[in-house]
Parts: sequence; structure tokens; C-alpha cells
Amino acid sequence: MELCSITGLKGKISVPGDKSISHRCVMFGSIASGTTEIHNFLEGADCLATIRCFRTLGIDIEKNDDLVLIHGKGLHGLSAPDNILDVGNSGTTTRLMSGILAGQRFESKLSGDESLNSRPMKRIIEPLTQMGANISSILRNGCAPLYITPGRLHGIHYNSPVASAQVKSCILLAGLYADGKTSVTEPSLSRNHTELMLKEFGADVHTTHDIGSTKATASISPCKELYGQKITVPGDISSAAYFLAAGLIVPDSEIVIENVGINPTRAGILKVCEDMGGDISLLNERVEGGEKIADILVRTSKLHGTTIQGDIIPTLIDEIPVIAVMAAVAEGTTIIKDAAELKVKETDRIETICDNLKAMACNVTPTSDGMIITGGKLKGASIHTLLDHRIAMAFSIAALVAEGNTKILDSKCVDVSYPTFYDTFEELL
Ligand SMILES: O=C(O)C1=C[C@@H](OP(=O)(O)O)[C@@H](O)[C@H](O)C1
Ligand SMILES: C=C(OP(=O)(O)O)C(=O)O
Repeated sequence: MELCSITGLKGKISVPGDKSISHRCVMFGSIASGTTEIHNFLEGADCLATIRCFRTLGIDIEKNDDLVLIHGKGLHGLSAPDNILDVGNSGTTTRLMSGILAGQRFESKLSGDESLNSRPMKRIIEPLTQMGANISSILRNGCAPLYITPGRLHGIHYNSPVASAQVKSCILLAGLYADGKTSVTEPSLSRNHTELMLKEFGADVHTTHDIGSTKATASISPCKELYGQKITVPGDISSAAYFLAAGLIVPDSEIVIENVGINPTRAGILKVCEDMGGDISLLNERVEGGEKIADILVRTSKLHGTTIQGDIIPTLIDEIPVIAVMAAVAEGTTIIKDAAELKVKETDRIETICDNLKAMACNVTPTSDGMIITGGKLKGASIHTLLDHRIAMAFSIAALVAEGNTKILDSKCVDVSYPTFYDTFEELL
């Protein structure tokens, strides 16, 4: 994809359904009784991988234009797969499904692409093993492919060293199959879609917050049955983030992004935009299926640097590539800290962000848990996405304000979370 600088992005758009929520609808619908009806499901490669895996586990899933129907078979209705479960590029599919598979009476294997098979899985192997699960890394390197055989699960309390919704959700899902209560404490609250949605499906889930600390504990007790639901997936704030950034930094722009999920555990980017001097307003705020939703109005603004650290990080972790792009054209210096988790995403995102910003003539220094960026003028460059969808999209936004042309290599990788990304742009020209 070749891009150059533009001005005046104007219009009303909507972004595809939330990736985290789309995954969870399929998973919870598959182990619920009755049919789960999903509207605005994200047709990205990651969520399609989740559908493929549950079909391999014997679930009948119908899919047409705006509707996905999951014909759930109950908590114990999955059947043994006749093949290895192909999780593609998706960390969420791998880690959440492992929690479900650990509680089954059959064995299974999960494997993904090269990037996925190099991401850390010890973070789920350890707590699942404490619960009595039999799960191992086939190559003994702490990564997928994973091999899971039947085990008798018991409830545990787990103190997670990382604020990770994938780790928390994996343990809670295994907790559905345990013999008692299971709880997970995380250093600060990560996205809570699992807790909100499992409650809607009828599970006994609770969250408590330690007074005087950022720690949060989610707990679940085993239940007899989950019940199929009708769900409309809100627009993905992680996808809206690219248009929030474009609206702020492309001169003479005014964009409304409709139906965006603004769950506080996901909406850290809104606070950062505000802290940087961005003109953003929330319109039509409402709650659907336990999730907060709004339309977002964004106008071109003069941005300045800020510091992003601490417990806001899990609420914007996937948005850091595009936040870094905003910082690269803001006045002054932006410091991003406490974000070492970036190193274990689809790529080492500290490295991929910094290398590509440097290629665009930005003054950026990587650190062990983030980066320091001093804003200025960007120059067009060839962007090495290393097949990381968020790098492709973030640097497509950088291209819109850079001098000269920018080439996004392997831009097709946007299919992982936002196949229609470049079409949405056309609507704003
Ligand atoms: O639970 C989820 O849906 C996700 C959790 C986050 O990962 P971690 O739990 O590894 O932080 C996020 O980066 C990922 O895109 C989706
Ligand atoms: C990290 C991401 O996803 P996952 O962990 O599900 O691969 C992402 O979408 O940025």
C-alpha cells in the first residue's frame, strides 16, 4: 500500500465489531445451551480462527452478512477434534481456548503461525497446571504448539504477575470446570469483557478491588449451565483509534465515529488524547449488554507531549502503536513506560514502533518498558510491518502527515483485525 499526505478528512464512519468481544461471543456461545445470536461480529482473521476452532470441536456455526448463529452444546458438549486446532495469529484464541480445553474429557493440540508460536504461553501453563490441568508446550520452549489432555480441575487463587485479560480469562474459563471457586488477582484491572459477558450468560462471576491499591480480583464459581444470548458487538475502540488519531493530526478534519465501545478498561486512549490537547467529545453515551457505547466526535487539534504510565497501560495496550504516531507529530516529548508487555505481542512492538518511527526521521529512543518520543516532522519511508496488523494501520496514519510517499509493506496483514481498514478511509476523502 502506497500513501501520501492529505488534508480534510470529513464524515461519519463506523468501525467493525470489537475483536475481544467477538472472540468471546463464539467461545461462550459454544459452551452455552441454546443458540447465541451475534450481530456486528468482526470478520477479521483472528475471530474467524476462533470460529474455525469451535467448528473443529463439533459446534454448528452459521454465518451470513450481519449475523452469526452459534448452536451451543452446553458446558460438556464439545467433541474431540479430529485435527490440530489452528489458531492462526491469535493470542486471544490460544489463551482463552486453552482454559476451556483444559476442562474437557478429550485431548487436543493447538498451534498457530510463526508469530503466534513464539509468544509466551508459560503464563497460562503455570496457573492451569496449578489447577490440575495437563497442558504442555510440545517443543518445551514455553510456547505453542500446546498439548492438552484431560485433568481433574480444582479451584485456585492465582496472583497474576501481569495485568493480562487473556491470562485472567483463561483461568476463569477453566474455573467453570473446576470443583470449587477460582479467583485471579491482577496488578491492575485489564479488559473485563469476560467477566461482563459470562455474567450475561448466567455464570457466577464477581470482581472486587483492593482498597488503596490498583489490584483487582475476579472470581468464578462453577455452574451447571450457561444460556445462549443475543449480542450486538460494539465497534472496536482499538480500530476506532486509527481514525481518532487521523482526525486529530490531519489538518482540517472532523470525523464522527459511531457506536464505539468505551468500556473504561479499554478507553485509555481517550484520556491520552485529552491529555495531549485533543478535541474529542463523546455523544449519545449508552449501555448495551453491560458494555458502554458512544459516538465519538474528533476535530483537528494541536497536540503536545505527555507521560503515559502505570495502570492506564492495560487499558490502551493495543493502541500504543498509533499513540506513538500521535506523539511523533506532537509538540514536545512523550514518555511511555510500564509497557514491557508490548514486547510479547504479534511482534516486539517496542522495536517495530521505534524502528519504523526512526525510518520516518522521528527522534525516538526505545527503553526496556516503553519509549521516549520527541515530536517533529515525519518523512515518508518504507514501513516494515513484520506482518503486525497494528503496525500497518498505525503507520498508515503516520503516512497521512509525512512529507513524501510512504510504502506499507505487507499491508494485507490488516485483515487480522480490520479487513476493511483502507475502505473506511475512502469514506472520509
Ligand atoms: O483478552 C483480549 O481480548 C485481549 C487482551 C490483550 O492481551 P493481553 O491479555 O495479553 O494483555 C490484548 O492485547 C489483545 O489484543 C486482546
Ligand atoms: C495483541 C493482539 O491480539 P492477540 O493477543 O489476540 O493476538 C492485538 O490485536 O493487538
